[in-house]
Amino acid sequence: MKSLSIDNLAVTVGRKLVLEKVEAHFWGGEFSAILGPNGAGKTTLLKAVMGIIPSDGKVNSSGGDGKKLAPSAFSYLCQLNKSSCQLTVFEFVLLGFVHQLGWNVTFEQEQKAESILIYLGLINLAPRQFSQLSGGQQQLVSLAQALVAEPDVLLLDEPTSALDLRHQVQILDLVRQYTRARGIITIAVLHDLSLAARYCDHLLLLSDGVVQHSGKPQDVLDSERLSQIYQVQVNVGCCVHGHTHVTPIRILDTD
Ligand SMILES: Nc1ncnc2c1ncn2[C@@H]1O[C@H](COP(=O)(O)OP(=O)(O)OP(=O)(O)O)[C@@H](O)[C@H]1O
Repeated sequence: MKSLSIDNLAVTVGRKLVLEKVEAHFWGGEFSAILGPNGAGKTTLLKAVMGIIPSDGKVNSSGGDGKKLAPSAFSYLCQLNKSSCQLTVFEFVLLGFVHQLGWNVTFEQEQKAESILIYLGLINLAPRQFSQLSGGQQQLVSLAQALVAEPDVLLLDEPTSALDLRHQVQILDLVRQYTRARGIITIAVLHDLSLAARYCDHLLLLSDGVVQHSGKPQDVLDSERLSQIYQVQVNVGCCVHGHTHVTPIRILDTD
């Protein structure tokens, strides 16, 4: 089974310690979420795992055959920034092969780009200019780019932040199915605690650069813990379908 382990990870930006003593383990076939308030260090953690910012400590990965995963096995969808990139949607998705692209795009790469656009229900957008898409459409196409090279580790930073309710459900469903079917490791930063509980197998709750708790959604999403971390009184309940949901009640006085 594929695995990813983070041991005693720390990140310092300038003179600020942004992440400290992070320990976490992720397994193939599991969809995990990183949760926490703004500025907690969630994006920094994804970037450290991706190796695009320096960190202390260890990030070890295994492809299940005992071999360490190559950098090309990792795919990272960054937070949405509306882009004016002058490419068609199809060309933008092909950029997901950045580790493999030569002077000529292969027929197989084109077929994979077409397949992933069909899988995500985006094939009608293929000839459009990426810059002319709405924010939500750009986010969906960026997910296609992250998936096209069939990563073993998929890191998604707020992948549903610009999506309407239907697309949030569609994408989280697809990502969970894809993760399980291919046995890959998927880690997403999410702000919606109820959606994280609904779709994820494992949650990691960060606050002030420190892991406060990790485990199954029903264990991590404790009302007292969430109230303390977010400074919001919350009610954690279970709906008739058996899913944990978190309802905010009121902001707590910080005095
Ligand atoms: N390049 C940088 N220079 C200075 N400080 C930085 C830099 N990058 C991140 N930080 C700081 O590190 C902390 C964690 O930032 P990070 O982006 O990881 O938070 P986050 O949990 O992803 O927040 P959000 O939910 O708002 O996206 C913040 O205090 C932020 O200001």
